[in-house]
Amino acid sequence: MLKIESIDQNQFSTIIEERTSRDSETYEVIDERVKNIINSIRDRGDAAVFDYIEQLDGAKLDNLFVTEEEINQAFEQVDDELIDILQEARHNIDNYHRNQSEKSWYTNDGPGIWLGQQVTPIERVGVYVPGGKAAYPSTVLMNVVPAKVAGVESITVTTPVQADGKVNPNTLVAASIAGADQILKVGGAHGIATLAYGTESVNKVYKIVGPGNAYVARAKKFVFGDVDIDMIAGPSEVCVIADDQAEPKLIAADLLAQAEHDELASSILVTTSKRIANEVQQEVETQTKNLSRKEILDVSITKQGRIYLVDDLENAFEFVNELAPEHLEVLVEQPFEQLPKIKNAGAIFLGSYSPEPLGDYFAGPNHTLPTNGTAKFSSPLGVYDFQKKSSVIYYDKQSLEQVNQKIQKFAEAEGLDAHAASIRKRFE
Ligand SMILES: NC(=O)c1ccc[n+]([C@@H]2O[C@H](COP(=O)([O-])OP(=O)(O)OC[C@H]3O[C@@H](n4cnc5c(N)ncnc54)[C@H](O)[C@@H]3O)[C@@H](O)[C@H]2O)c1
Ligand SMILES: N[C@H](CO)Cc1c[nH]c[nH+]1
Ligand SMILES: [Zn+2]
Repeated sequence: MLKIESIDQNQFSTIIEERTSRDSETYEVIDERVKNIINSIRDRGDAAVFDYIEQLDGAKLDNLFVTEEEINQAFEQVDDELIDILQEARHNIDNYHRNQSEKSWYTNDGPGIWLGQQVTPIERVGVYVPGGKAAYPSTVLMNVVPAKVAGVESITVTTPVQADGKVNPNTLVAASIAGADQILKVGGAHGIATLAYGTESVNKVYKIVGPGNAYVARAKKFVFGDVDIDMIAGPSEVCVIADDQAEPKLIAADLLAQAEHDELASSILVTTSKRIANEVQQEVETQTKNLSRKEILDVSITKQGRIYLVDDLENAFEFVNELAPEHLEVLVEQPFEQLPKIKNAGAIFLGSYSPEPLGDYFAGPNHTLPTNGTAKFSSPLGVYDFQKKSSVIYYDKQSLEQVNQKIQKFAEAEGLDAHAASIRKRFE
């Protein structure tokens, strides 16, 4: 049963603290395991990767890469209508992300001085695609397409292999449509370690992106620094703000859509209406009965699901800004007018006809988003995650001569006379 709680401003921070604090003991066992996996792949390379695949995924492989033939077979297995939909979604994602591309710029700061910033793509990127409990072709598109738009030269997708040695055909078709350069059959922490450190058969990458379970997330945390990562994406979250005009049936459907991801997913309704609260509670009960992932829904709705009743919309937005949800649906009259009130949310869905799954699959914006309150300081995955910048500096002789004494003085103040000499020697 989805619980209803009436809350006031004084309770906001305590409620949110409780919701977002992580139980560090839960990670102790996972962390030890993940560190062992990373260390043995660093020590033993391919041999260790094959061992973990056999032990954890139940497959005996002699090649870590998906072959061209396997990709062709996948295209035969996947129905044509889905292939067309994947292509259209790829197009929408590509179109949206093109607006994010950062460009190099140069300024002529006086005669003989050019300053600028050169933007270059990261050369080699790894994309983790989850594939344990379910396959996520949408996640393939969301992670590979922005990397392509950024101009990344080599994109390696890695995803768990099934016990029969194959990879889910939908994932393979999506990877091919998105333009991945190679696909590895390595899931979990072993997939992350393989990408981060490389082996005899796999080239290491410079950055790893993509969501996954706790083994994947903790492995990303441990390899960060040796490679870059995008973020640690936790369990999915949706928060709906609704006034008295919203439709309880639709609110319930949207809460259940995120709750079905896994037992840890979180679905929250913040409303000003007691009637809406009661009707949504009832609707969630009714609709759950007709859904296939009933067991997951029962756990996530009971444990993390909540309906919070607040006094007015001002309070609703204040609570939501503190919560900083991954997805925020604004189901109130005049949703556009509320937009300036939203400071912290990964993705904002306005009005009754912009449900969250529209963003998961099709509209174009990325579905890899900051979770667990991190939308307070981070952004959706985007083209900018695959680009980096170099400063560019040019002074001619005359321009340097004009500032020569100042730089020498500055360097001497730091006690760095070799720095001062580097400038001085040009004018001796
Ligand atoms: N944020 C997003 O955009 C987004 C998108 C899709 C999926 N997800 C989330 O990603 C997660 C996917 O999880 P999943 O488990 O289905 O797939 P996964 O691919 O993340 O994990 C499966 C891998 O974990 C390994 N593993 C499982 N148990 C292990 C153990 N005890 N020790 C070591 N390794 C182990 C398996 O060998 C397998 O290779 C879900 O929580 C889902 O909600 C998030
Ligand atoms: N809602 C998930 C996290 O944003 C993404 C997803 C993939 N497939 C369906 N949903
Ligand atoms: Zn989803």
